Amino acid sequence: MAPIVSIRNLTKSYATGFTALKGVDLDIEEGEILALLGPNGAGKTTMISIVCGIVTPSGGTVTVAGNDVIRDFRKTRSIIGLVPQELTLDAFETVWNTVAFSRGLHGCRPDPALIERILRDLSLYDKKDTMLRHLSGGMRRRVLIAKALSYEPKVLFLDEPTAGVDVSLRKDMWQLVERLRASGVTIILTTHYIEEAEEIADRIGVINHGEILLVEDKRALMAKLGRKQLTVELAEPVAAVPEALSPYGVALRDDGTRLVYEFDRAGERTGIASLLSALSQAGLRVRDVSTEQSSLEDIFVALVGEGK
Ligand SMILES: Nc1ncnc2c1ncn2[C@@H]1O[C@H](COP(=O)(O)OP(=O)(O)OP(=O)(O)O)[C@@H](O)[C@H]1O
Repeated sequence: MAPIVSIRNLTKSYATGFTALKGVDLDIEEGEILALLGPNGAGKTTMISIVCGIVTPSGGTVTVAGNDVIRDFRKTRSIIGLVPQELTLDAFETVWNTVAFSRGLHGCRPDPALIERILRDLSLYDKKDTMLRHLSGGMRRRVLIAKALSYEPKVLFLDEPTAGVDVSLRKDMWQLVERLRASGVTIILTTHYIEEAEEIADRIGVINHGEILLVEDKRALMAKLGRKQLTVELAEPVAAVPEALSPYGVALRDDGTRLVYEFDRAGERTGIASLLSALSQAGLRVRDVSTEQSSLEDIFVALVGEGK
């Protein structure tokens, strides 16, 4: 199936002379959740803004459902929903009107039943007649999402959807994203919360200094780059790693009380069973064994650190 969003050799230099995107290639598949991770200033918002037709690219092409984002702007804009980082709302309008007008602005026929469903899904229905200026920051963020959903986009961009929101709103958002995906919406989100990407994304893209460092299926990425570590706590400390354990490359830590063994998650054989039997053959008594695996955050920090 052709990708729903296709980005080719996309570049952007701002008037200041700063190059925010340096030849980005990215295909986004229909129905997936792609999380874009990158430090501040990496170029995420610039890329999203170009796809949404808000920023003009310096070079390259972007198509959405086969339509060019510049030549077929109206068409692509009607397919895309954008929930921006900044709260751009008219303080004196009510929740209901804000969301219903947004649908009209995108050329869709009024559909009060749909607006009601969206507001209920976002726990905003109670507040439908409230003026936006009387809403909390978290509630206003829900309104931004409701606005973007009001015209039933096929592709939804969420730029830092949960920045500064409380834990319950974050969980609600994740559930909402899950429901939208189930209804066939493609979702691209940027986030600084790596656990958010770990929790909800199908694929992870890492962007730094205007370049995509990688785009990979989340599980494959964790399997490929994630390291697992086994720590063996010894009943009695040892002065050195016994000779019999040298093939395992274990390290001695904490004054000889712990042995640390790193293995590859992707490896079919971890070697743990043979390591433990080698330990007992070497006469070492084990008090406790624990494993830890590197998180997406460790992987991200390692990648972005290398890209500097
Ligand atoms: N209108 C502009 N004029 C000049 N430079 C800009 C403009 N907009 C963005 N930039 C610069 O381009 C770079 C990329 O910014 P962008 O907002 O795309 O990053 P980001 O990855 O979304 O960062 P953040 O995580 O902080 O939102 C930054 O260095 C920013 O200062």
